[in-house]
Amino acid sequence: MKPHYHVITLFPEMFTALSGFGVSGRALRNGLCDLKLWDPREFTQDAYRTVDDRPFGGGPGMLMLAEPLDLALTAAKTALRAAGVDQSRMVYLSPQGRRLDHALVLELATEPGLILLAGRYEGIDERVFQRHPLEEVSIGDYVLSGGELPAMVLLDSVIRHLPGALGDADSAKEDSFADGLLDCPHYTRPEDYQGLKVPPVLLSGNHAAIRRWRLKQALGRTWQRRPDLLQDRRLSPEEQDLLDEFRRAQEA
Ligand SMILES: Nc1nonc1C(=O)NCc1ccc(Cl)cc1
Repeated sequence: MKPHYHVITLFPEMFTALSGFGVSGRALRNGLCDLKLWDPREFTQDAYRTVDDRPFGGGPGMLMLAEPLDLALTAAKTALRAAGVDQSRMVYLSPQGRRLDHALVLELATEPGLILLAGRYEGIDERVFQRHPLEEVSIGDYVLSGGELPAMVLLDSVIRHLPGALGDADSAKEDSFADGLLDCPHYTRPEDYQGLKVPPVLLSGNHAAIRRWRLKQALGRTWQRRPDLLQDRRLSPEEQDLLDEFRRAQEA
């Protein structure tokens, strides 16, 4: 059952960045999932197709009107029900949301349908949240000009976990956050680039030694750059030994 992704956005053309390229483009082209964009402007009833207005109580900028968003969200829900998807998670992208992380990506990748609301301007009328069970999700603590790029970030990371999306399934498993560690260094040809060599173990053909080297590097990097990730991750005896080796080499 392929998942159906619906996005409410004033700038549907932006989503060619997701649908037109790479893993996500191929997944959509191959029908692993589908993507439908809903423009709130299509749900306006005035001659000027108004989607925004000034905030009550004053203040700078404009807000998105409730009605076009409410109608677009309802249309997306109706389309999903027609496709046999009764319960879809509804997500509003905003800096006020739950931080998107590997765990949430994995959760969302199991959903048969997602409805994403990408806002623009200074925000949306609060009553949209009273009419739809929207979960707020943030891709990080910074302010962007709209929810479209965050929506594409979320969908790109989710699509990579759909069966068949990645040619060599292992690369998803190898994804650093899959095993709770940062990624190891990577090398390809030439063996000598501007006098800079490739670690000999990677040329040795000794796959056990290569696996250990990569694991040691991933553990060492995680310890150096993201020690917080090691708080949540138990280390096997082998991993603890490799990290100790890495740290001893750092202190030498
Ligand atoms: N950081 C983030 N993580 O998710 N979203 C963001 C973000 O900055 N959105 C900008 C934004 C969101 C809603 C509206 Cl109405 C306008 C602009």
